[in-house]
Amino acid sequence: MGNKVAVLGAGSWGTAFSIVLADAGNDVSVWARREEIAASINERHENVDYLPGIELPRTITATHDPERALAGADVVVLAVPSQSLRENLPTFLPFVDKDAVFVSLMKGVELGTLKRMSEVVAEVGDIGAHRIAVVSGPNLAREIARREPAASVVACADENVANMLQERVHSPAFRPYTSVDVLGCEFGGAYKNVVALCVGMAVGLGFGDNTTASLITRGLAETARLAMNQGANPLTLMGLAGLGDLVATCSSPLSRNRTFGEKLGQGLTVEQIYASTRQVAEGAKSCSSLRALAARTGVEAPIVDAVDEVVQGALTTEQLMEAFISRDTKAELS
Ligand SMILES: NC(=O)c1ccc[n+]([C@@H]2O[C@H](COP(=O)([O-])OP(=O)(O)OC[C@H]3O[C@@H](n4cnc5c(N)ncnc54)[C@H](O)[C@@H]3O)[C@@H](O)[C@H]2O)c1
Ligand SMILES: O=P(O)(O)OC[C@H](O)CO
Repeated sequence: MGNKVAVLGAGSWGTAFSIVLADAGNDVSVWARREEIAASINERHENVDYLPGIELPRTITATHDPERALAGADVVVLAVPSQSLRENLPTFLPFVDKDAVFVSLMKGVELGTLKRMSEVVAEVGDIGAHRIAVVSGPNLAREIARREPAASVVACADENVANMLQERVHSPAFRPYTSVDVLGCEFGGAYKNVVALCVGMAVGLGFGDNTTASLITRGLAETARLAMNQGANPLTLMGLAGLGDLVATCSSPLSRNRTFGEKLGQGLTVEQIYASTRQVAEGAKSCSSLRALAARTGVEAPIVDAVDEVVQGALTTEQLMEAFISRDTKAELS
């Protein structure tokens, strides 16, 4: 095995992360669902649909053929939308080396099963935790693609694998920290998308920084409550994959989740927003799965509940804000 990494998914983050991997010295083979995206990467060294205007390193090649993408790769990076992972894995798995390590970039929780992405990989592929890692942190794709400095977390239950991956993804502009708390990183990544939807709604309604800071802070409390209930290290939620990503996503106009929420706050319907973009806003689906998980485990999750109600059309964004501010008072650290 050499230094080949297969990146499965040629969207914004799959492509931007490929730049990190190439800058870190890896040969990168990207699997694109659409042939024209693979052609654009190979011929123009640009992903014209998802990262227009960004020149890609020549060590990134792309293919529509999963077998070619995966041949000889010892690291397999998964970057498809969370809700499509289960249907995609059987296409990839026959071509994955038996010792290859999977790295999930995805930030969502599966509808119905309520499983995290690493759990879906483990279940569908019958793969041990020592071969499944996640990368998660404040990493907006376009900023990473422009090589703006950023940090992130590489988490794997096996610390040696996390260390190996840290070296493989460490580039001049991308600083990875290791962790063994896969669960905490995954909850941080999935939950912040829902909080960003909520913050976006507040922005769309015309509210300012006091409102958004209040939602971000209570969103972090809510994230930590559910993640700790599931077994996360609370300090993970205070780190890059928790607070760091929450702040980046809730603050940035580049965030698809925040933008989705903002459009809802401005009065657009969910259907209109879906029709206006090809890119995924994971929180619009994961709000339902996180809500169901919180209900199943008896964890109070008012932000996730209310965002899901808005996405389902059962609550307006004005009613969401009213519900947030008029809840029964309580101690902050309860
Ligand atoms: N964009 C970011 O800044 C960023 C950063 C960190 C993590 N992530 C996470 O990475 C994951 C991928 O996000 P992205 O930003 O690349 O999304 P994207 O919407 O930009 O691209 C998604 C890619 O998946 C493909 N796709 C869509 N439906 C598919 C299906 N059913 N089966 C297979 N492929 C399908 C699309 O063609 C596209 O190539 C998400 O979970 C997201 O939360 C994104
Ligand atoms: O554009 P979003 O909202 O999917 O967020 C992108 C990243 O997850 C930020 O770290």
